[in-house]
Amino acid sequence: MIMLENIRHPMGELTLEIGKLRIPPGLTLLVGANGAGKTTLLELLATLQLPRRGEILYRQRSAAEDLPLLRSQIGYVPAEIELYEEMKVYRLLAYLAELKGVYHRERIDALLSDFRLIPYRNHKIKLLSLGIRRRIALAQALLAAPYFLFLDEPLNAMDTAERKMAISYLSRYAGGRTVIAAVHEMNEWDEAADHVIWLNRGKIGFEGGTRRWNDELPLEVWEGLITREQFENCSQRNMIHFREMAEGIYVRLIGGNRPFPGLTLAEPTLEDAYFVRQYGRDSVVR
Ligand SMILES: Nc1ncnc2c1ncn2[C@@H]1O[C@H](COP(=O)(O)OP(=O)(O)OP(=O)(O)O)[C@@H](O)[C@H]1O
Repeated sequence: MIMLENIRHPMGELTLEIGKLRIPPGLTLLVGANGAGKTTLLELLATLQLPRRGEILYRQRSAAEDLPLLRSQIGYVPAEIELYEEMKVYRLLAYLAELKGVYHRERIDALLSDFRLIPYRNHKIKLLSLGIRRRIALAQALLAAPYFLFLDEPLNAMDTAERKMAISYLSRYAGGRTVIAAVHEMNEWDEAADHVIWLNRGKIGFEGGTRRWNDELPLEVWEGLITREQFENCSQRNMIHFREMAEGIYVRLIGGNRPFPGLTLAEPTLEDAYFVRQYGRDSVVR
C-alpha cells in the first residue's frame, strides 16, 4: 500500500494537490489529459522529485527513513527513455544489474526471454527500433524485481503483439506488488487493471476499482445508427466514436436521456468512462 497525505507540489501553472490517496497493491492505471500531472505524480512516487509539501508512505515507511533501501525497491520507466546507445543489449542489462548489486545471469536471461529480446542480445542499442528499446527499458526496470513499479506510457511505440505481451506480463507481475502505469489508451488494459486514478488538472478526479470506474458514471453511453443529418446536428464533443456505414453513421456517444430514438444503452468500456468523466459534463445531448 502507498499512502499520499496532503501533497501540494507546484508544476508550472498548475499545482498537484492530493489530500489523501491510498494506492493498494495490484495494477493501477493513471489517466488524465495532457498536462494533468501524471508524470509529476510518477516522479514523486519514484522519489525523483520530493513533494514541496506533504508525505508519501510506502508500506508505512516514508522515503526519508531509508531512501537507498526504498529506491532499491522501486523500478521506474520514464516516458522518454535514454539508454546507452553504444552498448549491446545483454551488456547493458548486465551493467545496470551490477550497478544495482543484483547481477544474476539467469535473471537477465529470463527477462530477455520474457520480453522477446533474445534475438537482439548482441545488438547495439542504437540500431534497435523504438518498440524494442521500450521492452529493454521495461526489462531493466525489472532487474531487481522491484516491489513498486512506476511506468510512464510504457507501451509507446510497441506493436500490437508486444503490447499484449507486456500487459499480460505486468498483470502477472502486479500480483502482490504495486504497479502504476500512466496510459492514454485504457481498453487494452481491461483484463489486467485493478484500479484507476484519474488526475484532472492536478487533482484526483477519481480513485478506485475498475468496476466502480465503469459503474458510477454521471452520464450514460449510447450506441447505434443515426442518419447523416442527425450526425451533423450532434455536438462532436460528446462523440466517443463514429463509423460511416452504408445505412448511416454508427455512433457511440455520451448522453443524458436517449439522444436519438434508434440508440441503445451501451456497456461502458474503461475508455468510455474516461471520456464521460473528462469531457461529458458540458457537452451532452439531452
Ligand atoms: N519542467 C517544467 N517546467 C514548468 N512546467 C512544467 C514542467 N514540466 C511539467 N510542467 C507542467 O506541469 C504540468 C503537469 O505536467 P506532467 O508532465 O506531469 O503532465 P502529464 O499528465 O504527464 O502530461 P502528458 O500526458 O502530456 O504526459 C503541466 O501543466 C506542465 O505544463
